[in-house]
Amino acid sequence: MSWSWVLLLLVVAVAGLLRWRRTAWYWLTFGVTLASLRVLIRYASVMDACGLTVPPSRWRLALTRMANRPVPESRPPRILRLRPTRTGLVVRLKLRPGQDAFDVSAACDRLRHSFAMYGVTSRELRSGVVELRMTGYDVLKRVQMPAKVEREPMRVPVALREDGAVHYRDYRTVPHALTLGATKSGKSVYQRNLVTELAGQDVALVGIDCKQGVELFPLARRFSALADNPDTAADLLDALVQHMEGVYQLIRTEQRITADVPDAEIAADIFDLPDDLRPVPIVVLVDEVAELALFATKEEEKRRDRIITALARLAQLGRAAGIYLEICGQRFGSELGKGITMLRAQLTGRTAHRVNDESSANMAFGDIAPDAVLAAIQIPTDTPGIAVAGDSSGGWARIRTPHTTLRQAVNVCNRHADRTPDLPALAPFRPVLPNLTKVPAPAVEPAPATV
Ligand SMILES: Nc1ncnc2c1ncn2[C@@H]1O[C@H](COP(=O)(O)OP(=O)(O)OP(=O)(O)O)[C@@H](O)[C@H]1O
Repeated sequence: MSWSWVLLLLVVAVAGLLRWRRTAWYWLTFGVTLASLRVLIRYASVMDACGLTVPPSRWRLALTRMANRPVPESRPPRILRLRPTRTGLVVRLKLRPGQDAFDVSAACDRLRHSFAMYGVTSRELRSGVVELRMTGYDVLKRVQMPAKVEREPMRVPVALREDGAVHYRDYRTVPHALTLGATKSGKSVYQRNLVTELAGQDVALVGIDCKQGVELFPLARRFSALADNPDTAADLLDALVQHMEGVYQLIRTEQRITADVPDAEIAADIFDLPDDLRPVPIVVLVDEVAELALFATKEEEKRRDRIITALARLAQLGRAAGIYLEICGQRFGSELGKGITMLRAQLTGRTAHRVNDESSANMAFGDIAPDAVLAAIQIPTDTPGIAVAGDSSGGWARIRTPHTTLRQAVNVCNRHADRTPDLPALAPFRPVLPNLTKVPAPAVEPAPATV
């Protein structure tokens, strides 16, 4: 522990006392400063008690013996950086020889109690360097996104993680995703958050909402195409597949594979195309996917096969053509018929809200992150919106979206209505919107200036 840190934090605390009065910011700074001090002062003893120290090396022992000095103490990992955040602290540690990231992650619960924090999680940044994220309170209780979040094309902040970090939905790295959850678990609010974040981007939104359109149709001004029943959905998906084939033809004609074109300039997906030729990316949101897969008659069975085949083709080939799938449902398993597990295997991003049984959680995580199955089952019923998000790398985290109401989402979509791209291939599915009648506003009469 370095005493210059302690001095610096004391100065910050005193400056906080002098400059700010009793505001939320004052208490936040004060709390974070106290937590930083607590961690720094107790660091060596806590690490020792949690078994995260290593005995002095042989050459240090030899040196102290030669100098006739007392035997040096065991040493904890070195603090590389301590960064206070709005929700707690982020500490970066350099591990000592013989320690590994698993030692730290196994000790997280002990560290949480010892430092009197609400939560402590760890992750390995690179070989020998581990980051500890400490939160001072339950950040998922009332989600408040940080004031500054990174927004990049096709990468949007969608929720807060339990370690205080922002959870992003990045379509360029994870093109397709599956969101599962029991009824009233928060799936629609999650999807609404995605729409409000994507609304401000250059992206076409396509919606299939078999709940008669109650979730997505209010946001119609920002949607390029919408379907509210399985028949329209089948036609819409066929049109999307045709659009995808057209985009592939465009990429092929623009690939320019000649000897003088450098490798990096050969177009492999729409983002390699020049700006003036690049088709707009499309995010396809499907709410209640099981409605598309259920059938009662022979005719409906044929339609179901058409839908699942089109979805599977989009999942397999859509990424390079800039078509991304966002599928939501209560269950998505083999009981929905053939082709479902193949489609599920293509959906890399997995999010599970509260589920009623283990088999539903298994549908999301059984094949990628078995630990996450238990975490998904343990989500309590009184906290809708809390979910477990994982990906094919086996990592997972508990997240919660901010509570965006339908009214807020409608307002955002209306504000960005002019960004809605007109896709000729999807023109028959463009929602027909009534012209907004102008609300007569009362004339503001200039009031005479009075003294
Ligand atoms: N992130 C959240 N924070 C706070 N409350 C939430 C959150 N997400 C959802 N809720 C609450 O839970 C209720 C149900 O959410 P939502 O409609 O999204 O569930 P659902 O899984 O789509 O349910 P269904 O499948 O029945 O449509 C919402 O009305 C809202 O009050």
